[in-house]
Amino acid sequence: MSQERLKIEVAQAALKHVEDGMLLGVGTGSTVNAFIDQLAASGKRLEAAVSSSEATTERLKAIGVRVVELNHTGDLELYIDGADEVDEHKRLIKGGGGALTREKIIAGASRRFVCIVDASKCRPILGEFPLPIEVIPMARSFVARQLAKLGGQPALREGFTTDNGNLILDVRNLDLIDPVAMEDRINRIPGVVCCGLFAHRPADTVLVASEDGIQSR
Ligand SMILES: O=C(CO)[C@H](O)[C@H](O)COP(=O)(O)O
Repeated sequence: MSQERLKIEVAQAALKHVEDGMLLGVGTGSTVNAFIDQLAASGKRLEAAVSSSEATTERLKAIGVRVVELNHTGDLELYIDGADEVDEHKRLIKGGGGALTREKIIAGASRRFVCIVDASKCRPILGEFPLPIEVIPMARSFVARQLAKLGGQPALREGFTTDNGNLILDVRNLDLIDPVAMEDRINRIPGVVCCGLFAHRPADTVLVASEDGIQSR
């Protein structure tokens, strides 16, 4: 089965968690795009959605979903998003699409986070995928030097600016055996807006699509 097909399968599985009238948090990326397509096809009617990126907002509006600001809602019942890597403890690397900061905020504001991935994203230990870190532009070089001291090899994501007007450093080679500790260390560097490790706030449920069907973890 193609990866595209697996994304559609896991998007359909996620729909079982979505109820009519819900206020839903929606992530960013190709798996979430498949989810938005499936949501449109399902005929389910949300009360509204809180979106993690301009790209997702555009897609949600195109299928007739009202998009509201997180500042105008309380906590959300459910957040649906993809990930770049997932470990056995439902900890994640996110930010391949550069939307990690808004994604982490919405995940934090949601009672349940259902993460949707295909099996290629599952890892025993996080870290094969370079860790995205959003940084304030004037702090770029300083943050990169601090990340090098932590053992990482940061690379600027060329030609990319986040929806918040910041930059992304993609960091290879960090030791992520203890992702909670590394998330703390990175968060303490001045100039870091957000680190793509979701270890303090892992997913509550991970739906994994493979040739064998959907596994719920
Ligand atoms: O964190 C993300 C965007 O910032 C995405 O969830 C992550 O990059 C996975 O994307 P895709 O579903 O396209 O593989």
